[in-house]
Amino acid sequence: MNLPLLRFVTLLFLSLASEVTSQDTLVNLKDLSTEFNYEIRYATPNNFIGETLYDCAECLLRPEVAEALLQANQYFCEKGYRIKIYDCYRPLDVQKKMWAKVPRATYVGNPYGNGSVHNKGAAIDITLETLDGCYVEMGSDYDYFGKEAHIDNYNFSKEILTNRKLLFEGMRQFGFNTIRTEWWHFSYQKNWSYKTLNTPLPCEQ
Ligand SMILES: C[C@@H](N)C(=O)N[C@H](C)C(=O)O
Ligand SMILES: [Zn+2]
Repeated sequence: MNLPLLRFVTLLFLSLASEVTSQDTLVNLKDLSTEFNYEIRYATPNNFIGETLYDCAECLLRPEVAEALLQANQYFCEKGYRIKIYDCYRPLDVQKKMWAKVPRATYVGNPYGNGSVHNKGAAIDITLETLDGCYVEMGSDYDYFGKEAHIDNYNFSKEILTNRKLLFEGMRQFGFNTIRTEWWHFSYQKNWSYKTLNTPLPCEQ
């Protein structure tokens, strides 16, 4: 092989290799900010499965998703609120356990179909709380799979509708989409090129 061609092939290989590596890279939100609160329910038995699904309570995300979330949190902080995190990256095997319990694509992404945007490190389940840690009512508990969780259900008090509006408008401004059936779920819009992952959460032994 002549030298320019060899150089071209090497560069092509290196750029493809770095693309594959960067596709898999997730960052830990705690390394980027101390301004969030956390209640990672799947790291406890207090969730809709009733079992601990994660070995540790960490929030991992694609770097650009974490950056957008930091900006959203800043927006909420300026209004007297902060984001409380329920879930971030979720390994595909955990998605399969969820699907086995609730095989309804309106509430759990089908791991045998497109999967969940959580499996790409590009979705989060969140709520708001006040900066001094007070509860903000959203009309249902997290992972309540029923019409009280639907975002097109307006049969709530003015206070709840105002809280939801604040959450949805803030998140949409920073590149997140809502889904109709879960007020707590937000998918980063530009996730189409991200890979579905099954790497376990990085927990110290
Ligand atoms: C299971 C629930 N917290 C959730 O995230 N549902 C969406 C639809 C998902 O699995 O992607
Ligand atoms: Zn979700």
